[in-house]
Amino acid sequence: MVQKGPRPLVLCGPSGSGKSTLLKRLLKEFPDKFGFSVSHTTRGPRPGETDGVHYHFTTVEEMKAAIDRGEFIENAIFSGNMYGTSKRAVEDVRRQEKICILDIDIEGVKQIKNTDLDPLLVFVMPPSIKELERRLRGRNTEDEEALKKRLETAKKEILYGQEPDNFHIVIVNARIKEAYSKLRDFVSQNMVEKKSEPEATQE
Ligand SMILES: Nc1ncnc2c1ncn2[C@@H]1O[C@H](COP(=O)(O)OP(=O)(O)OP(=O)(O)O)[C@@H](O)[C@H]1O
Repeated sequence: MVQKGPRPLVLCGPSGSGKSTLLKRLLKEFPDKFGFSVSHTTRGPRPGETDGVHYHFTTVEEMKAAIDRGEFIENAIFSGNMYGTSKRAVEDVRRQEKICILDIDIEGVKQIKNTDLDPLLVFVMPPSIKELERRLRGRNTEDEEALKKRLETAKKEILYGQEPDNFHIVIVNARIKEAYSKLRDFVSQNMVEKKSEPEATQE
């Protein structure tokens, strides 16, 4: 399958690095231009999260069966829960002729690199592990054990994120305003239409 339309935008980075905050800003500023690919997860909803909007909440059995049927582009286990992007979720956004934003982890990034989606890959990282911990504690969505797990994972993710060629851009989210402005500039400079066939240019 050769994809037509704009390249999807992947936001990857440690839990608490600010991916959701950044993508919410993009969606708010350009509601007609971007659409969010709604992932599946087997974790329970956090307060304020709606099924079908923030995630498709599902069970391990259902998700495994759908993966076996080939319905997922990528999937990964994070902090003991399954997460994944279905082909349908990306298709739904493309049908609206919007740029699809995917919020996925490093395992997902590795898998998506093997598809023909040709996404723009953005790594979002915190200014320090200490600040990441402060933000995660401030968000108050994880218990102590989950928080520790996320911080340990974050250290490995940051190493991968900083390796050359793994991402097109690394954005350090120190101040949200500056991080957002970097993302916005990067997207506007790189969002070129991907055609199904190269067009012959004639002088
Ligand atoms: N630049 C910033 N300065 C201070 N706080 C921030 C900044 N960016 C995000 N935050 C806060 O840090 C917390 C984590 O951010 P957010 O939920 O966007 O992270 P995330 O990467 O989407 O995490 P997860 O992968 O767990 O969903 C939130 O409470 C958010 O308001």
